[in-house]
Amino acid sequence: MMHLPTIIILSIILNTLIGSFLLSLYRLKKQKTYLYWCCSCFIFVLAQVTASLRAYSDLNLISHYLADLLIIIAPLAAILGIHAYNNTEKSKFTACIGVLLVSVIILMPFYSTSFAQLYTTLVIACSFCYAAYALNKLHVGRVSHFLLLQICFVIHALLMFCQAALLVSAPTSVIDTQQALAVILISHIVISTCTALVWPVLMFLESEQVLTDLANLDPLTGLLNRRAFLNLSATHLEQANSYQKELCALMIDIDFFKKVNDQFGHETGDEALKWVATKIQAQLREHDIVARIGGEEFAILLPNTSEKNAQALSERIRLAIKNQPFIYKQHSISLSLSIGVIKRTGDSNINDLLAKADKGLYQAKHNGRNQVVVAI
Ligand SMILES: Nc1nc2c(ncn2[C@@H]2O[C@H](COP(=O)(O)OP(=O)(O)OP(=O)(O)O)[C@@H](O)[C@H]2O)c(=O)[nH]1
Repeated sequence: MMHLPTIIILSIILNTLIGSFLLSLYRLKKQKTYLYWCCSCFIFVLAQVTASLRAYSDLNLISHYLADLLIIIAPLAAILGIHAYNNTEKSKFTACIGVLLVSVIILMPFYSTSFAQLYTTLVIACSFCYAAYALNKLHVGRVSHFLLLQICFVIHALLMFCQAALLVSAPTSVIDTQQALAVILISHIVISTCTALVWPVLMFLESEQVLTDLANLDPLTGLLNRRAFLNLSATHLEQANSYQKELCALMIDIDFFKKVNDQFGHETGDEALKWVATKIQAQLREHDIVARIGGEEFAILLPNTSEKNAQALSERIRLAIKNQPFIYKQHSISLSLSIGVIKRTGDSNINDLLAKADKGLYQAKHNGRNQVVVAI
């Protein structure tokens, strides 16, 4: 079996390192979450040190009472850190102080008994359940990133519930129970350390994702922006050129969009753009690439698609907009699209292909709008 004192020393060293790392991240990023999690790590270290004193001293007030309180504060600080991510930690502060005060009072008369151990275990278990729930409520860009952290919290809570069940069901003098409790204690220390480590990694992934989104996505519609569209399309076009595969491009422009802005205001215009984007997206397959490449202009790249199918798709998109008015703030606004279609020929590059699709679009406008023109 693992040697408990070694595990405790390792955990103290690791949590001190992680806490210091989180502190430097806080200094760098000024994100309060890092500060709360840093406090959580240092408090956990302090709890381990004070609890370890049990082996050397009879000062139960410190080695039991203070240690139990510290071990309760550590997950509470982590919970505040989760809420600090979207600046809602102040509303939870009173609840955390409440839990702490109740614990101060409840543990006071019992701090060196097994009841104190049971109480502390249950409070930690509930705190970790709440932390997993709070992560679920956190509105972050990539929820999947936080699944790993939620799993850590849930495993931790389950471990603590197992420990509570053991404490209730068996007398502590039974050797097997003592060993099981030691295993749980070790797992608790290991998983606390892992959880502390996972947060900064996830935060890093999250901010990387935000930067990537900022660089590649149109903030209004959430579609790709021009830059990302050109990069992605160039790769697809190269492949289509190499393997002589069918590929088409579409240029789409909303007709008389200036009138929408002039008549109903810019906010309505923005909502109309989002609505059109959703309608276009609904007609596409998963591997089609769509972007908002200008004010009221969209582009689509259709890999493995014949000219006939691209024309049929363009008609479906046109009709999806024409046949249903855009409704916003009691206004019913009729919109229409002009669309230019072009198929890949020879070794065309993406700019040439889009320029040709643009000619089709120009022709569609010239012919009276609300139509699809296949360019040559
Ligand atoms: N609300 C809103 N309007 C935008 C945005 N980007 C561009 N526009 C508007 O889109 C309009 C485009 O107008 P024009 O280029 O004259 O074209 P149009 O009125 O659509 O006419 P045709 O294209 O010739 O059919 C302008 O009024 C721009 O201000 C945006 O992000 N939000």
